[in-house]
Amino acid sequence: MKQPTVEELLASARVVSVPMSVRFRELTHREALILQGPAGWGEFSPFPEYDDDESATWLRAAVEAAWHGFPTPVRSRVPVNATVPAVQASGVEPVLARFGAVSAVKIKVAERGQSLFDDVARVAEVRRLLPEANLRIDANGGWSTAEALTALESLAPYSLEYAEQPVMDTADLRAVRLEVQRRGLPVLIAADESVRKAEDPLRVAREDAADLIVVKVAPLGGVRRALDIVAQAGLPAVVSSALDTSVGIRAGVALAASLPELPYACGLATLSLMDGDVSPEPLLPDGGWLPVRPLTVTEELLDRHEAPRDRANWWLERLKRVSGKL
Ligand SMILES: O=C(O)CCC(=O)C1=CC=C[C@@H](O)[C@@H]1C(=O)O
Ligand SMILES: [Mg+2]
Repeated sequence: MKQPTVEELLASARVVSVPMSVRFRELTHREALILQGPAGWGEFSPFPEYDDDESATWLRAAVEAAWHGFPTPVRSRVPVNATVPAVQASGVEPVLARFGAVSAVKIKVAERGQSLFDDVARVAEVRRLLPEANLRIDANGGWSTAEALTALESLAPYSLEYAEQPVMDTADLRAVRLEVQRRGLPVLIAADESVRKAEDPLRVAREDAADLIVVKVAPLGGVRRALDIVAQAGLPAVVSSALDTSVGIRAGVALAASLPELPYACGLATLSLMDGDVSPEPLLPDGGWLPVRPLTVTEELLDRHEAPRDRANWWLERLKRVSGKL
């Protein structure tokens, strides 16, 4: 596919800083560079600490969205989960209220500075509020193998659908999965960082390290590349966001809408954790679903959320450097 030149990328680039309503990943604002090309809008928003090599896949995804467009969808809406950051148990209800009705909830656990007691209390509170929902946890690799097994034993009474990246290392993930099976714990193991941050996103599947994979468009380099990884992995996939504006969420919806099978609700409702967007019709969940529809972005909203000058310059320099790696 033909790639835009750096001049073409810079021509439409706008940098925004959107306030978070609930702190997530230590972030109070989410910065993103928004681009417009012949096929629509694209988002380039690797987290600030990512290096240029890791950021290149994010730019490929933005170029796909804005210059090439998305594959033909096979469904017209996608189910989504609520996402509960590592808040105190008392803070769970107001967070859930932001998402409206949902059939699944993903709960962050293993946050630095917190204990298993905090995690159990948070999961118990979600279960108390939503007795029927499918619950998943995401440790972002924050546990050791032993800690993960202790935690999964302690959380078993709350009926978890799956545990996302309980440990960081892929070999450890496999060990946790095997031990969970040996102990008969009723929880599946999902890989996220082991897919999106790995040199080889298929290693997890080849080594039987997970029961399912989490796929995110930007870190994997676009909808088509993510579809290809899912097909080659041969494992069920959960589509999730990278905490994007509606532009990035639209790409996640495109992926979820094009997968031949979509057995799990997607982690694409994260705009509910933000206080603003670049679209006047943000892709927010309605009754636990997101529609597959075109997206409008307005100058007015790009202006309203315009990033401070120094941050905008930082992003434009990053875009120039990373475009050399496409
Ligand atoms: O999957 C979800 O419910 C929401 C998205 C989400 O959790 C994440 C988005 C962006 C960065 C990550 O720290 C995080 C994740 O680990 O899955
Ligand atoms: Mg994750």
